[in-house]
Amino acid sequence: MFLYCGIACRRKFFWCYRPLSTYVTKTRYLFELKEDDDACKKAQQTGAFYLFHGLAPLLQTSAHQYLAPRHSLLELERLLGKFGQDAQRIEDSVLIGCSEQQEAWFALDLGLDSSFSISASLHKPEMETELKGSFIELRKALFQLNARDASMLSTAQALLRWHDAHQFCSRSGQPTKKNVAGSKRVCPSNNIIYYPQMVPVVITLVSDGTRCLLARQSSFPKGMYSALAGFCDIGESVEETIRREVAEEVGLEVESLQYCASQHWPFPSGSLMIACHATVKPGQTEIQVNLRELETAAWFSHDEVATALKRKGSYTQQQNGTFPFWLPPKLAISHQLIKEWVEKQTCSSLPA
Ligand SMILES: NC(=O)c1ccc[n+]([C@@H]2O[C@H](COP(=O)([O-])OP(=O)(O)OC[C@H]3O[C@@H](n4cnc5c(N)ncnc54)[C@H](O)[C@@H]3O)[C@@H](O)[C@H]2O)c1
Ligand SMILES: [Mg+2]
Repeated sequence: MFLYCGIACRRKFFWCYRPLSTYVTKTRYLFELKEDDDACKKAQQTGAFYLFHGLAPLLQTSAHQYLAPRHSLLELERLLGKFGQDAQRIEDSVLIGCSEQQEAWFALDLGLDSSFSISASLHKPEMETELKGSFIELRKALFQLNARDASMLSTAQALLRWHDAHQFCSRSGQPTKKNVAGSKRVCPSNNIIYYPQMVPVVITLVSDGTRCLLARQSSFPKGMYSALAGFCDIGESVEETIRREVAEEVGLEVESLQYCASQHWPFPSGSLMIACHATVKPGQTEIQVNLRELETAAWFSHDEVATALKRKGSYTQQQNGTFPFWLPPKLAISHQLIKEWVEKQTCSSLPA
């Protein structure tokens, strides 16, 4: 598809007939599908569907990795027919992306009760046999997926969960209606529009110049430490949340901040993780752990962290009864944040 754009040059405005990049074309196509119900319905005909059951994605195993299979509309209609479900159920699906060739991708949960089927949760084992896969909790599978599938399934799960939780208007109590793409829900009685939301969360790696501060919650797997995380309170800036969370959790005052990266995180119900580095004054490093939030927190040297980054997650208890110190896996933004700190420390310690 060729689209053309107007470009302003220094002296005059003229039309420049250059084809848009694949990325821009894809983005505009997705925008159209979100805005135009008929276009989105048409895209379902040639699209592909990721399947879920009770928010657990359908996965197949291949060489110690999970793969997320996609199904065509025809395959999906056949499956629903076989299990006595109305094909109208496909109207519950949500748009989650598209390929560079503009094959639209959707996600559908076969296990959540819907207006088109109230006995949807039946037949799970039979469906798994038919689909040659298993519906596996995303929390268990996330780290054994490739980056693309992990990102698609995280988006899909967060969107499906949001729709499931926003079936009714919080003002009128009437059922809300989703658009075909699932980018919004509208209350027909008062026209209030509800848009899917993410909760902002900061994740901060505090350093005193030579060491970094890592912490554990009792719910973490044994031996795993991570950077400090916390939900933004209403009305706060990212800088204010970081300052408050570090003070609340470990009793330290942050001196400076540097943005690192961000990531959508599907837990607990769809967060935008904003990762930053922070420093404290060298003389002010005494940790006072808030035990209502954390099990423990400690300073770690560059070498300790660099060694732990190479270690794969291990729950195996050592002979002395402790668990080896390890860090979150690559896919988690905390891993990226910690890795960046290690690399920066390595560079700054190289001779000039
Ligand atoms: N992707 C990563 O690398 C990574 C690493 C660490 C933590 N995390 C995520 O960060 C999130 C926040 O970390 P935390 O648990 O330390 O937060 P936190 O320190 O703010 O403490 C959690 C508490 O905050 C309260 N809270 C306030 N607003 C909330 C909201 N919108 N939703 C839920 N609870 C809310 C609750 O009382 C909850 O028990 C976790 O859910 C975790 O999944 C992600
Ligand atoms: Mg926290």
